[in-house]
Amino acid sequence: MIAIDGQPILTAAQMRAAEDAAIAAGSSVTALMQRAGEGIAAATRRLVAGAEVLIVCGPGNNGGDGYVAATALAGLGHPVRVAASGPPKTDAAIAARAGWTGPIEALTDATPAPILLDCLFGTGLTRPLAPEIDAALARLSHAARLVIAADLPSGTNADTAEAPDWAKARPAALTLALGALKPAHGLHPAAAACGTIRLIDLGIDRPDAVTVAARPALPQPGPASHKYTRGMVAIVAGAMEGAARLAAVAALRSGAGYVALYGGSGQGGPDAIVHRPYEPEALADERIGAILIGPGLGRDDEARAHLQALIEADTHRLVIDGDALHLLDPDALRRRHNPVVLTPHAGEFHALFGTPDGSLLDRARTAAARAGVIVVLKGPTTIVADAARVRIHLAGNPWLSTAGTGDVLAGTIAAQLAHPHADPMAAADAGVWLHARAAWIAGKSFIADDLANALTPARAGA
Ligand SMILES: NC(=O)C1=CN([C@@H]2O[C@H](COP(=O)(O)OP(=O)(O)OC[C@H]3O[C@@H](n4cnc5c(N)ncnc54)[C@H](O)[C@@H]3O)[C@@H](O)[C@H]2O)[C@H](O)CC1
Ligand SMILES: [K+]
Repeated sequence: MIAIDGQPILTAAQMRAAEDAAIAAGSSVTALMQRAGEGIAAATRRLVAGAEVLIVCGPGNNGGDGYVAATALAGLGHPVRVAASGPPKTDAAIAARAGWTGPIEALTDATPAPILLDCLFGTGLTRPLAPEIDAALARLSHAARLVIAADLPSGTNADTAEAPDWAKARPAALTLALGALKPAHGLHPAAAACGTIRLIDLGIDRPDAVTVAARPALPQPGPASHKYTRGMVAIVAGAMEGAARLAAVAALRSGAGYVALYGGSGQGGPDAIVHRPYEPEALADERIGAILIGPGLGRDDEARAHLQALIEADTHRLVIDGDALHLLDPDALRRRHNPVVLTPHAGEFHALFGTPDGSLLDRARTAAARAGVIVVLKGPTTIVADAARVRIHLAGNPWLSTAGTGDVLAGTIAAQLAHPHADPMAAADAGVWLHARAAWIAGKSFIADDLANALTPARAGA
């Protein structure tokens, strides 16, 4: 059982292909199932302190994992009972079922136990749960002290992240992803139904284009560093200057060496912020590492003209956020040479790109490919994508749902992007990671100013 940071995420079809490749390379379904079931048994035993476990088994290989886990737990002398929705149907599950010598109760009238180990369905779900199965899981999960799900809470769609009623009402305490994570482990509503997620590694090779975000490697200043080598961020101010100031504080506190606000009133905020008039020549300064436009920009003609000038000048890396996203033609970005990071929330994303096919992960990658940019799709889990890669950030915190936190994120990303030679995708990822870390440091019911200030301790620990 291992932590999920940096781990690949595979759709159900990709998982089947990876499993097939492992089998072609000399493994077998039975061997993989044995490893999965024993891993589930070991994790369960470690967690439940001797309490009786009821394992509910379905007809496919998820059920097979359950029979292996039951046999392993019983072999260790752990109190365990088994209930099933019907007989096993795959060869591997039939063999696993044959290894279990104890009785098997019918799922619909099984007696509850303090621990429910859910092995009914995993990635093979083909339709929503029948009402009597959802009702049985609701009854058994409510009567249990703890629910553990094998691979996914049964009834979850691995790819779309739809979750069954029983698990939305009674989320698992622990979900043990088998072989690899699936999109549902990271996307809501399913992610909330999974509880804590750990991986049981089955030794299967997996593509890593889509992963859970890992702790970033952040640049540290050295003896030769000065403010420009740390990265200079230019921020275009507009109608609501407070938003641009929040972004400026965030940029400074998350590592930028120099932050200048262009076109504001010339006042307000920490003295470390430099105030400059808006002049296109000043924004062409080659010492600037990244320009941020959008927080508090307004949506009038002047705002539109400033955005257009920056996109067409193509002299610097850009972060485009907030109001600027409402003035943007994403297809115009394809002509640019310098990287662009867009930071839409779901509504802004929809206005820019409509609803591309697939899960949120697919949509973010499709949009990034279409515009030739990096997309940071903000939400309860935040997705960072370019045309080829997707990183999913699970560490955010619901207290981030307050005004100004998006401005703070945009400034944080701009600071990472401004660092000379920063890889743009890694910079966007690092910005999201630092922002989430700052949210945990800021505690509960913080305001955006607190969050921006918490970036200093967040950056100090990274
Ligand atoms: N990926 C791996 O390396 C390994 C995964 N393992 C486990 O296998 C399952 C996936 O197994 P599969 O047999 O494909 O599917 P399921 O067990 O999830 O269920 C398929 C089974 O259920 C029927 N079915 C589907 N939906 C419903 C429904 N709504 N109601 C009733 N019945 C339904 C379907 O017809 C099939 O009969 C994976 O999650 C892991 O747990 C192995 O351990 C090997 C390694
Ligand atoms: K399950």
